[in-house]
Amino acid sequence: MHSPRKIEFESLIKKVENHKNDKLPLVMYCLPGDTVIRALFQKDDVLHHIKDFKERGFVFAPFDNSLQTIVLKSNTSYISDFEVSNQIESGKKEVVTNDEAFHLELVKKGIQEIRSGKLKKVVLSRQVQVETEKNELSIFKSALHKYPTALRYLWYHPKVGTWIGASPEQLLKVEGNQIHTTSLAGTLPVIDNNNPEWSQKEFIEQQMVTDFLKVEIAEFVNDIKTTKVSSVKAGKLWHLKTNITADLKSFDQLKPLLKRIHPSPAVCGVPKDLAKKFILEYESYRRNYYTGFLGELNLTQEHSTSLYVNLRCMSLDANQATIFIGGGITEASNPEMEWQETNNKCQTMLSLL
Ligand SMILES: C=C(O[C@H]1C=CC=C(C(=O)O)[C@@H]1O)C(=O)O
Repeated sequence: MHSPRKIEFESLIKKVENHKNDKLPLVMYCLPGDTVIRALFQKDDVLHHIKDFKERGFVFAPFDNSLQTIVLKSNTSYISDFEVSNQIESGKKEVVTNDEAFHLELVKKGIQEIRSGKLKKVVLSRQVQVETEKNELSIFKSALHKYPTALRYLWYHPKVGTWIGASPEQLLKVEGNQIHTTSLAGTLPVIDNNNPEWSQKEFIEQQMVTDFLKVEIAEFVNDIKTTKVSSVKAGKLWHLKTNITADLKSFDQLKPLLKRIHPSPAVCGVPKDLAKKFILEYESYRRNYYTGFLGELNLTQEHSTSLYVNLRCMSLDANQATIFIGGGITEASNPEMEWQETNNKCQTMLSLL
C-alpha cells in the first residue's frame, strides 16, 4: 500500500482543480469528526466497476443494487490538515418547486400500499434543482466547516459527473474482524436547545432498520451487539440511531453481505424488494447515486473498509445543483408532514450554495 503524501490545504485544492480541469476522476473527503482531508486521484478516465469487493479504492455505489458499482483507483493520494472555522449561520433558504402535489400523491400511494399490507415501510424521495454561482470547491469547503460530524465528500468522474455530500449515516465499517453498522432513521428539526420529542412513528420507523440489519448480517457474523436507541444531531436535524457491532466470520463475504444490507430500510423499505420496486415505479426521477453508498475499500489496509450511505447530497452540473431528499413512510405518516420533512432536509445542502 502506498502512503498518501502530506501537503498544504491550498496546494491540495489547486491539485484538485487541475486534475478536474484535465477531466480525470478524483475524490476528496473528510471522515466524521476528522480534520484531515484525504484525496485520491485516478490517472486515467476509465470507469472501473467492482467485481468482488476485493478491489482497493474508493467505492461509489448506486441505490439500485442491480446496477454497477464504481471504484475509483488511487493512483496518487494526498492528505492535508484543515482547521474547522465556525461558519456564520446562514438563514433558512427558500426554494420554489412545483412538485408538492406530486409528492403528496406519492406519499399517499405509499401509505395505501402499507395499509393494504403489501409494504411495512417505504422511503420516498424527490429532487430539487437550484441555480448556483458557487463553484464546487467552495461548496465542498462550506460542507467541511458546517457539518463536522458527517462524511463530507466531493466526487468526480468525467463519465458520471460531480457529487457533493455530507452523510450522517455509516453503512458498514470493517476493522480487523469487527464490523460496525448503524441504523439511522426518524427525523425532527432541531429547535433551539430543546431535546427532540419523538413519537411512536419515528421509533417504529427506526426499529425496522435495526431489525432488518440484525437479520441480514446474522449469517455472516457472530456475537451481534446493539446499543440503546439515542438521538443524534445531523446539522439542523435530529435522528434516532442505534449502533450495531459484530464479529465477521470471513472477509470473503463482503460482497454478499453488502448485497443483503443495501439498500436498507433507512433508504428503501420493508420488505426490501417490494419497496424498491415501488420506488422505481412511482418516484418521478432516477435516484442514481443518492441513497447508494460510498467510501474507502481496502484502502488504508487490507480488509479495512468504511462505507457511508449517500444521503444529504447533490449532483452538480455547471451552475445547476440537484439536491436529493427523502423520508420514511409508515402507516402513521402524514403526507403534509412528510413534505415538510423533505424541505427541512433540503436545507442541509441548500445552506452550502
Ligand atoms: C432518506 C433520507 O434520510 C433517511 C435517513 C435518516 C432519516 C430518515 C427519515 O427520517 O425518514 C431517512 O430514513 C434523506 O435524508 O434523504
